[in-house]
Amino acid sequence: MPTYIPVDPEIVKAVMQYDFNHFVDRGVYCNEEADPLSAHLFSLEGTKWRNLRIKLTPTFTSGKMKMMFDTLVKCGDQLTVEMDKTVGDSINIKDILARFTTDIIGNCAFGIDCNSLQNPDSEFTRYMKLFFTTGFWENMVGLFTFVAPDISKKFNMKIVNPILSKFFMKVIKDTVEYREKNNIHRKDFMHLLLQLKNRGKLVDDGSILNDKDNKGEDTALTMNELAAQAFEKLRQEVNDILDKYDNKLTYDGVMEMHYMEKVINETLRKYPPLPGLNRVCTKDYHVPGTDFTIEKGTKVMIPVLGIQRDPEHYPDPEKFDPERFSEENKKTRHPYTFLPFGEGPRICIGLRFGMVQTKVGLTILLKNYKFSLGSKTALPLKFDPKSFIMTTEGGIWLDYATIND
Ligand code: HEM
Repeated sequence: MPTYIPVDPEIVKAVMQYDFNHFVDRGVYCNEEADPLSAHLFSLEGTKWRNLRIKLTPTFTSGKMKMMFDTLVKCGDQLTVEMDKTVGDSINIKDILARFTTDIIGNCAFGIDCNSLQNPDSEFTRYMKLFFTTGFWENMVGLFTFVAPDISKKFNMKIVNPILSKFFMKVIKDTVEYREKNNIHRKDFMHLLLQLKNRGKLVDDGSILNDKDNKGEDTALTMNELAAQAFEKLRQEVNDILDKYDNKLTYDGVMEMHYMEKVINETLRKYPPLPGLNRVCTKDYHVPGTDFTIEKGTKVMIPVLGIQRDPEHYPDPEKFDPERFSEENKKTRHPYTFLPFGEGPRICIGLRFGMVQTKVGLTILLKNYKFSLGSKTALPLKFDPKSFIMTTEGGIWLDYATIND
């Protein structure tokens, strides 16, 4: 299968931004009739994608993030309750942060207080786990639908496990019915989507979202890098800003955590959850400055991990150095050498939400605990070669104690 892999950031920019109308689609399988949950913003194509993107964009503004902030903090409080139970011991930070993320998805997307932190076996948590687990069969189906989307569509192949499909469709149907019948207003995405459904727009009282986001993996990887390095500087920033806001975790305070932003960006540089980004050429495209034409139907893969670890853009690329993201240093690089959220009109719609969620998680951990790398963590970290998301094999274990011990 011929695939075009641009490595020059200027050509990457042309594909993702300037000449986006030649590369609108991702070429990810989607079948609205036979497999309704496969038809989400990430996989939709052409006009259907554009119309949904326009509708959903207003649900992700900073105002809407502010509205949901208290819910994130509430999930954070549960995180400390759970962490306190095993304090003094070693913890698989990847596992507990995945549960923290599940609670956030449950609360903010579905309005369900699933409390997977305290109850890892709740029904919602079990289905979420299943959603994020890909075995041999899922990988084979995924590969087949990627290589041959047209044949897959003809045979009405399903990439979403029918049990999962049934569960989530029922959760959504029941939630919608309950809220409409009882006139319930909650500060979550479900409420915003209901407004869109019933009024066609958002009202200032302040789905199909589907991203196998990385379940707190970025926060876990940050914790792993930090265990060896920039911990104290970051903790100082967290404490200073909490002091400024009367020891309260606020949206405005989180927005002022600039060193934390550098730390998260450096983590996303070394470990972009999507190490490659797909596009399909939808109209013949002449690559600027060359005599090469990409033909319609050709797959394009933007090698994010390769670009972000290229010593030409990031000298000594294995070194974890948050200062690479100082305003001064950022100016020395081409902007398309940093693509953890993608770029152009198909950039991650949840970028703001993902950053705020990661910042809330890190703030709570740094405010309350001190960490060191646990002996059970297998180094160097190994990544699962079968997963299209960059995810570690095995846990990330940290030893921890409360800050006052
Ligand atoms: C740190 C967390 C996250 C990272 C690193 C991330 C990364 C990405 C990347 C790389 C893409 C593809 C962009 C492209 O092809 O140019 C993407 C798309 C997307 N993300 Fe995220 N994401 C994160 C969190 C979230 C969250 C929290 C949500 C939802 C609340 C979300 C929803 C989506 C959707 C719907 C798309 C498809 C957008 C479209 O095609 O129009 N993401 N994300």
